[in-house]
Amino acid sequence: MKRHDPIPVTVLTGFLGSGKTTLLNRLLKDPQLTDTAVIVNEFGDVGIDHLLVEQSSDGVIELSDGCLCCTVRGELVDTLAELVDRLQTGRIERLRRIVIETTGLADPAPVLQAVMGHPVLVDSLRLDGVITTLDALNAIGTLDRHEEAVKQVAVADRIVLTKTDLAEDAPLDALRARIGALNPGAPLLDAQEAQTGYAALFDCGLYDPETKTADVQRWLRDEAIAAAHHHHHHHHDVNRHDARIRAFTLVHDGLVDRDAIAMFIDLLRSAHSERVLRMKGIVGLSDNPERPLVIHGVQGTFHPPARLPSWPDNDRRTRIVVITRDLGEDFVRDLFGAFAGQPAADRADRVALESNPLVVPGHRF
Ligand SMILES: Nc1nc2c(ncn2[C@@H]2O[C@H](COP(=O)(O)OP(=O)(O)OP(=O)(O)O)[C@@H](O)[C@H]2O)c(=O)[nH]1
Repeated sequence: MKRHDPIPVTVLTGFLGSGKTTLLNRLLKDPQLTDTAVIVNEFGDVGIDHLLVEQSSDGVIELSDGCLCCTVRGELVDTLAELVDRLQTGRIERLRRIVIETTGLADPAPVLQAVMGHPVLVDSLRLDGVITTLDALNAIGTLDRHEEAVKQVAVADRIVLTKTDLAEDAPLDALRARIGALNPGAPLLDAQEAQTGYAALFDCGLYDPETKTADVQRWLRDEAIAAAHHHHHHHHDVNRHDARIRAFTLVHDGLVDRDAIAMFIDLLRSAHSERVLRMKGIVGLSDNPERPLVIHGVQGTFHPPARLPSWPDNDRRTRIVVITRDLGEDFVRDLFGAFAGQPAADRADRVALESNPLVVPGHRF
């Protein structure tokens, strides 16, 4: 990788004791994860294998296998900036990837914002993906009790079920269905299976500066979301935390004006940033239809939109995956329709929406 290419960052999250460290220790044995820096929020009882032993004064440890490990003592952005600085000043020779393991209780959003939203780091880092671990034994109770656990699942690009070896009698089908309803786009993997390794969890498919391509299918997974949507039934007994989450895809056949899409994003960002947990998509623009725009945001923080050199495949539709909490799908659809130039659905609230899109007429939970 050339020095100026952004370093892919993977965020590993999951509830307390859900198996993040265990999974990471296994993953780090893969040669493809050499030259990876691992950032852990804290030292728990179980640490990264080779990391607990020593701790250098500045918190960064160089390991014999080429990995770097650091703990976050202060702000995560300072640790990230330090790593970037080391690379740029040649104090680290190679840094292919950063993995951040969040604390179990953490809301992953601030971590994602630190990666995507920092004015200086934004040129040096890119979010590759969010991996969320979920303990098959306790997940249902955890999701019932802890809203942050639901959010960790909702923002994930990959979800890994752990401890399935211990979960013989656990209602795994119910759990899988529940996860699928919260986040139908994220592949659900089993930590016990050999295939749950590097290839399945990393390089989630967004624009890769090395190959100059984007694997949009792998990244957006919009078809999985559409399929889930199709079969979606509104269960009245759905858990109150789950009921706040919505995952859907905005699809548009025509081209979109560049300013209009910028305004759409700005509006969502300014008025509803907390409610838009995740938004990612590929947009066909009228100013240069051959070069689509990639947008990628987490709770109001967006990567600088990037233009791809070309469409990755024959599907030239604009597709935007949106995951919201407490923000109705119809509202986002109507807003997008208004900016993309789609005729709004003929609903009673249409006039209100068009006259003032900041009003939230379709705000249904
Ligand atoms: N049987 C079994 N045990 C597991 C599995 N994954 C993790 N464990 C055990 O579960 C416990 C917690 O795992 P950790 O990897 O420390 O979990 P964590 O998410 O990093 O925990 P915190 O950092 O405290 O939030 C440890 O005792 C692990 O050995 C699994 O797939 N199967």
